[in-house]
Amino acid sequence: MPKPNRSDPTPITSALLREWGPPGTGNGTVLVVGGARRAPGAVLLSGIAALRTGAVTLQLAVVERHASALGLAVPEALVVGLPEADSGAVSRDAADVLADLVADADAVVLGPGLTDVDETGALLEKLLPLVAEDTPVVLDAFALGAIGTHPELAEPVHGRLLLTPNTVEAAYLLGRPEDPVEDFVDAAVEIAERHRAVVSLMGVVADPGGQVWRDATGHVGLATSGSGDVLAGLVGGLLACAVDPARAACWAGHAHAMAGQRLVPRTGLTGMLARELLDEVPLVLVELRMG
Ligand SMILES: NC(=O)C1=CN([C@@H]2O[C@H](COP(=O)(O)OP(=O)(O)OC[C@H]3O[C@@H](n4cnc5c(N)ncnc54)[C@H](O)[C@@H]3O)[C@@H](O)[C@H]2O)[C@@H](O)CC1
Ligand SMILES: Nc1ncnc2c1ncn2[C@@H]1O[C@H](COP(=O)(O)OP(=O)(O)O)[C@@H](O)[C@H]1O
Repeated sequence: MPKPNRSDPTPITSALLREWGPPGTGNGTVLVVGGARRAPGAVLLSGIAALRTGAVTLQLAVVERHASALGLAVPEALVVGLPEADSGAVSRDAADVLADLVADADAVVLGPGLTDVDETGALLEKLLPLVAEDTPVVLDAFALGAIGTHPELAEPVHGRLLLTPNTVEAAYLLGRPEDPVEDFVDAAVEIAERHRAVVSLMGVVADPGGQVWRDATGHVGLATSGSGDVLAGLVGGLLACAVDPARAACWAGHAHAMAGQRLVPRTGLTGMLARELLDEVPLVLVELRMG
């Protein structure tokens, strides 16, 4: 079979995922690091998404002031409090608290609810070298802005890196933040090459070897606040089940889009909440598994 490429992306369909076989469940632990003072809920969305796709243990790390509230909101998770910078951002000093956790996790999701590019960059510089060898890392939100500005920060996790940018973050990853991203396939391929990562951008998945897949299932209802946090968590949960990164990105994007389809009769396209996607995901996975 010819390799998918940028001029002929392979369509991501339920039939393709069934052909690949179900992602299964593992014993995986997912660590989600994010949750600055003004965005504590993003890790909740990512964390529950990771549990919904098969992670067995969930660890959430947010600024200390939000830790106990988050623990009550997500009783399934272990919660770690992080030091906070004066700006309310997660401080670079959080690396000391997270060192053992990143060494033990089966997948790490870094970014949901991070709000400051400089603190995040300094945190990545300290933390990424401590992630266990072979453990996949998903970067989202300001972690993407940080590596867009300083691509070398991600070098310790090259080859096991997965990026889930929105269009603004994609422009940073391309090193051209002032230019709007217009062609998602071209942008995803260039980002994958530049950052040696699997990229999921608006339904397009590209890997660093030049393979490209495209999902047409999504719709504008998914452009809802927190939607990207859910997507990053879905990928993290699949990676914790030892799913190959490109396949994890395809599975996650398709499950996300199908969850959105299921909501339309109840919410329409304009009334969809990111948290509502979470309850649809297991039903979508059951449908995909059962054929
Ligand atoms: N904005 C929203 O509606 C929501 C935001 N959430 C979280 O809130 C945080 C902020 O998200 P926003 O979408 O408001 O962020 P912005 O609109 O300020 O920025 C969008 C992206 O651009 C990049 N960026 C911005 N300024 C940059 C700079 N100076 N240098 C390099 N990169 C830069 C970052 O990658 C950032 O994620 C994220 O961590 C996100 O996960 C979520 O909690 C859900 C709701
Ligand atoms: N208009 C759209 N059409 C199709 N899919 C979309 C649309 N908007 C968002 N999505 C899907 O939702 C995902 C997350 O949306 P995004 O805007 O990147 O979230 P966030 O800004 O929260 O990071 C995208 O990667 C894509 O899969």
